Amino acid sequence: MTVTAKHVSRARRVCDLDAATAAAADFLEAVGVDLGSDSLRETPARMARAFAELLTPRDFKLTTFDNDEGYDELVLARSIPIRSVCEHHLLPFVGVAHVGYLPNSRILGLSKLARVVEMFAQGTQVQERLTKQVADWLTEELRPNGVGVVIEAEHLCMTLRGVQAVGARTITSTMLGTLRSDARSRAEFLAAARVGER
Ligand SMILES: Nc1nc2c(ncn2[C@@H]2O[C@H](COP(=O)(O)OP(=O)(O)OP(=O)(O)O)[C@@H](O)[C@H]2O)c(=O)[nH]1
Ligand SMILES: [Zn+2]
Repeated sequence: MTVTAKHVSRARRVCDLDAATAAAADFLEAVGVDLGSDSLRETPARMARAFAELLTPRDFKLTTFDNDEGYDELVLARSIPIRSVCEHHLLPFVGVAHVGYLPNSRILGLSKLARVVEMFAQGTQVQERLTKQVADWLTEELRPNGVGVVIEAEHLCMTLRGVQAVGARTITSTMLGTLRSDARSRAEFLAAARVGER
């Protein structure tokens, strides 16, 4: 079995924590938060570190294997936790991703299905783009017979504030290859993903 591994990373800009801390202090003052008390004094620096953590994509090692056994049925990781930040309000959206593929000549180390979701989730995002990026990336890297990605998420910008649609969840999906063109494969994927169930 041939194993290949390579380092995968997304482009990013340099994060200046000192500048972010000063800006966070200005921002909090401007929205009326009094930073004078002991418990709030460090808040701008914490806020800067927290956003740096949420917005910086994490690299990972992509490991793939030869599909020696010729396994050609669905491989699906369901309920992969996701957390991301909506690019309109900078508020989190959280939920789960169900990611599957129909192997061709290469199979993916299983944990990498969760790693790729995490890599694209980290940063500012919209759910539709995140869904498609994961599917396109798997297609590019594995040349599989099909890829399916479903994301179910709660956007705090629409549940905590604004319209306050408490409990609303948004479902997005991208199906490619056989999972898009063949109704039976697609139905099998959706049945295994059990969208809406925990
Ligand atoms: N399509 C899409 N929209 C998103 C996502 N995350 C947040 N949004 C939406 O982005 C939109 C931004 O719209 P605006 O009208 O400019 O923002 P707003 O005035 O704060 O809107 P309200 O949330 O309705 O108060 C809102 O409708 C959000 O619900 C996402 O992942 N995908
Ligand atoms: Zn938002």
